[in-house]
Amino acid sequence: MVIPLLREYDDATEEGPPPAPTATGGARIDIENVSHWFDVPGGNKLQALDGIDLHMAPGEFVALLGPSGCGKSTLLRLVAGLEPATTGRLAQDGRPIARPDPSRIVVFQDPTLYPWRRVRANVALGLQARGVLRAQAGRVDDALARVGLADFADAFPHQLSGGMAQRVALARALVNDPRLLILDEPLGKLDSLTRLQMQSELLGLWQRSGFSALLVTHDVEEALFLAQRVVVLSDRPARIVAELPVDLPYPRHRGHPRLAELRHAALRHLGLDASW
Ligand SMILES: Nc1ncnc2c1ncn2[C@@H]1O[C@H](COP(=O)(O)OP(=O)(O)OP(=O)(O)O)[C@@H](O)[C@H]1O
Repeated sequence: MVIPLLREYDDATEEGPPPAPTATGGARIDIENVSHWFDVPGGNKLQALDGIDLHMAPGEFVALLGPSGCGKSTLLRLVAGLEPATTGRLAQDGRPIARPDPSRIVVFQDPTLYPWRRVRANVALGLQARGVLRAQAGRVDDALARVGLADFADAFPHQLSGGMAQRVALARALVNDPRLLILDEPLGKLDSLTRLQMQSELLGLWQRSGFSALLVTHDVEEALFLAQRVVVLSDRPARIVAELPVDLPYPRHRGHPRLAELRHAALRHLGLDASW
């Protein structure tokens, strides 16, 4: 998705390039009483979020689960600074979130790589947009190595598998050294085996890099395998209906009985029968 990069570029041209993010660990995120409405045709309003209160500790991994269309992506967009909340307050490390920032990077379901750019050039996009590529070129190869794609730096996107393309998208995020990684169903289009493998890789990246992570997923097992806390949202307008701390150390065994209990609880809060 190129929107954040373009917005960063606009910011950079107006005020000079923002300082390079530093590896200072994960961001603290405070979402306080956030409600959001959209204008829809006919002069009506559609409420997507209703009084969301969510606080993330630095370096925490939080997953959001909720019915389709309830407002999950909307919440991620507000946290990313892509649009302002109608009411309420969002802050990163105590400072209001007012616009996109390279310290908060979104990874979407679709890796949206530029087909005419080699992998290395796709990963370099964020640095290039901020005018810091020459000074920080080493970060590109470092990010590719971190996702296991050092040998594919000169490949074109059509030469990659779906999992590899999503690894490039992750590298494109990591190159900015984000303090908050915002993950909107990043593994949603992958086949189930690749998805399991990528979950472990994502976990390793989070553990090694120390960023905070806010994940939206429809996959209850994925949320429970990855996150330290799973937040369950209601139907639209999204309200928080449950917060489930996942009190198990990493790496987690997917067959752990506690995960089965938590899965049951999450499905119950989602209004689903968990008897199967
Ligand atoms: N720009 C917009 N203008 C008007 N309505 C919008 C806009 N963006 C989202 N919506 C509406 O807000 C609601 C929440 O959308 P959102 O994409 O946040 O849901 P979601 O939980 O992420 O859905 P899914 O799980 O299916 O991806 C939906 O009813 C959607 O149609």
